[in-house]
Amino acid sequence: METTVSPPESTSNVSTNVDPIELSATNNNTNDTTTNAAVSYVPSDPLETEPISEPHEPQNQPLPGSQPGPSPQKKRRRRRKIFTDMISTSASRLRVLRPHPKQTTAYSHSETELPDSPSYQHHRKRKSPPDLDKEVDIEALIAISVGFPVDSLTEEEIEANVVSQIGGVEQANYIIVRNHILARWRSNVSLWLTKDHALESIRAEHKNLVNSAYNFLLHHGYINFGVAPAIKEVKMKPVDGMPKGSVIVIGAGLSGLAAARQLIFLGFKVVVLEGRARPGGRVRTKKMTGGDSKTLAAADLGGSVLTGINGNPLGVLVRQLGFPLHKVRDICPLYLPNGRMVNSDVDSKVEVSFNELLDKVCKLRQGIMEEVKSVDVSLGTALEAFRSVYKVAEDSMERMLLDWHLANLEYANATLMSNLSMAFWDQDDPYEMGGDHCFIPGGNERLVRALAEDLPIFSDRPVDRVIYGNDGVLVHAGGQEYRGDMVLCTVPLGVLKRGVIQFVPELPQRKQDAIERLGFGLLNKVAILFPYDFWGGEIDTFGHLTEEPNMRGEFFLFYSYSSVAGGPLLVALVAGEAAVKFENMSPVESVSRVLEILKGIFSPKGIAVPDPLQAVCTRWGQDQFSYGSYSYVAIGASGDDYDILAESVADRVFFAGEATNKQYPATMHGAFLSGMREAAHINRVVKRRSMPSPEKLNNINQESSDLDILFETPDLAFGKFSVLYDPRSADLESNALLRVAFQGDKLNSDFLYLYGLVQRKQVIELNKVEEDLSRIKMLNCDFQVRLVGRNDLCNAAECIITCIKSGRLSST
Ligand SMILES: Cc1cc2nc3c(=O)[nH]c(=O)nc-3n(C[C@H](O)[C@H](O)[C@H](O)COP(=O)(O)OP(=O)(O)OC[C@H]3O[C@@H](n4cnc5c(N)ncnc54)[C@H](O)[C@@H]3O)c2cc1C
Repeated sequence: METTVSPPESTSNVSTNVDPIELSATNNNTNDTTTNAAVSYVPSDPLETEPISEPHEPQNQPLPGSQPGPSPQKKRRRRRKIFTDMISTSASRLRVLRPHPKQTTAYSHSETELPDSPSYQHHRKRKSPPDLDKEVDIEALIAISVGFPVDSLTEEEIEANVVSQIGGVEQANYIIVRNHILARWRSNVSLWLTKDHALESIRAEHKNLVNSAYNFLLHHGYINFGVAPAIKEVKMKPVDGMPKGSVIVIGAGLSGLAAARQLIFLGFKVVVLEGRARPGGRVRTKKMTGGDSKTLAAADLGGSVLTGINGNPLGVLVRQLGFPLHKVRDICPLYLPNGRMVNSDVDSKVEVSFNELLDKVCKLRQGIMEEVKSVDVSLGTALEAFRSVYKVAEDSMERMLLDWHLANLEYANATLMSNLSMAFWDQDDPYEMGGDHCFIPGGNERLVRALAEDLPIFSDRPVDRVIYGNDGVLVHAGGQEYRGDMVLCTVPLGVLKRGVIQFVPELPQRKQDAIERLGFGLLNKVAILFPYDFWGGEIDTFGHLTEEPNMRGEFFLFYSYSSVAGGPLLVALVAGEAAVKFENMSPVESVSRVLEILKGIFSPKGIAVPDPLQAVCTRWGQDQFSYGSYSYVAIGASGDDYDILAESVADRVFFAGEATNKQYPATMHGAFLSGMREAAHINRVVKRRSMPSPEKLNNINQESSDLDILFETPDLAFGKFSVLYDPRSADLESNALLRVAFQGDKLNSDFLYLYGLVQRKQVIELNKVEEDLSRIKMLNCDFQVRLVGRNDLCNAAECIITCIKSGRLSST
């Protein structure tokens, strides 16, 4: 996934770290850091455990003389949620909270700031009855920032039966109570909020609502989550009594880690199988160093910006860990190819035109979608059509600026404009997290380390097969088998698209179609450590324009990490078509192009660009545990596809990960939230499953034991396969009932049986094949037979069972 360039003192050293293979190239030419590289492979992707120096958090100051310029944070367009407009006043008139006679605990929130904003302070404030309406409003704001609708329930809440009747007074009161509990915990996320704490400020007659809201928020990971010592102490404690079941989590990215922690808290036995040698997945902080080891910097090669801090669960973790946050400043000077800064009037004019073009596309699609539901074209086509009709950006300077904005959009979506769905590319815009965009000094892997601590993670376990049925799941990874009750698959969409994991039975067609429809795109980075900061550490971003439209995404944006990385680090982004080409470009050439651009910008100002100490180039498209960077809505796809990806299969196979989160796709917080969502989902399914009628339970046991007895004397057995022929016919085309026994060596040692209906002649073919694995492939690929659990057998199979039973009965 990565490539490194690192010249120690007199020698330049270029290397490419491919995750998990690190490719490094060393150049012994003292003057030229980026040519004549000798390439060597160092197989490692170590989990960096050394402490990263805690960087100083500077005051945000604008660069003297720099222009504000466009803000290129991972935002598609400038659109802000206006929370106050969204608050229902009728709900806030209801009185559920009682005035606090005295503030008995540390929980209280500021009335003017959301508790997740970096500047939020924990205030202790006494509330008087007239303050209550205001308090209810503020708590509603906090709930909205976390993703709750203002005066209705979420689907999760409805499924969890939080109120006895949807709509009405009970629901309105519940919402106030829920918001209150949420806000109370968010005001001090380092403490475990107990139900008693929650009850303190709610009128006694609403105790049942407190129960309902508290349990919902706790089990769905909205309160008492994270890594504060007080939270960890309660959450990672082994549960008393029998575990609720066992869950195999595939992938130790943010979604897998969040889910695993929450599942353990909910009482499940968990193992995490991770293909790489480290946790974190697409969050990867590379510690970079100069040859003298004195200059160090932490470079985020994957997810880097917390896009919107209000309500962001990762912001909660940051607060719990006591890390500072660095707000990404809204200043982004843009430079022309000749190094001159773009004129601010032209800059503003093109930015306005760009946003107007997007608005025109929005209006157009509203019209089209109302008329013809299924029409979709690429966003690129639509924008270009409007651009030429309205004659926007016709001269070369304006065209370059417009291309820069398009490159920024291609960065946000990790794909070319020509791939994006005009109809749904921005379907997640309404949910965008509010608040500042921030960096975590020292890199995001600090969060990963805290989340991964104490979890049962098995590294270097690439999963290649998941077998599931009524009796559980069997997961093959790194030559070993793991048996569990359920599996949670969090691998990236790129991995699902490649079919790296074989699901037996195959995933439903509906899910396979969604996997195909949704896009999984590319964004690459070049991180360069310099001996000193020559660009001026007072800005966080600057942009670079190019004359070649096809290459508009090549190093179009530089992030300065001097304030947060611990050393003078620049990261250049490669988006759109350039990101695809970049995958096959030599790292030496890439770095030399970046240096050329930097020299073009800074040399005319009399600033010399020093030789880099080290550089790293990413190759996310070639990374076998990702095959790309993040998801996007491709032409023909829609937000619904994220929901379909999130659907579980047979209540055994569950899915999390950024590409399963319709509201917050392509983000770190989206991944985290999807893990929490699935932990709650699995808990719900198990609760439901553990409540079947005793009568039904008896029948199931009876049925499976009947079948076990029949298979004690099969008509044919080979490997793990046993067969019962239909006694009514000896024809080669007649049916037979096949049973395949799977046994895992982890978690449990019992067999998992799956069944299928095959023809006698197919049984003969299967018997000729040498190994069970090849037989399963033959079943799936050649015979298109889906193996199922006992309860999913079709009528024809049940008929055979009945016939065999009655035949055997009459012969005794
Ligand atoms: C270059 C880049 C820049 C980004 N910038 C931002 C940003 O600024 N802000 C932001 O919020 N988000 C950003 N993102 C997106 C964010 O990083 C991801 O959305 C998030 O980290 C995904 O987490 P996840 O748990 O869904 O998947 P992952 O982190 O990919 O976790 C999945 C895990 O599954 C493992 N795995 C894969 N295949 C197998 C297998 N066969 N067997 C076992 N394990 C397997 C992987 O190794 C991985 O650890 C960026 C991503 C990239 C690549």
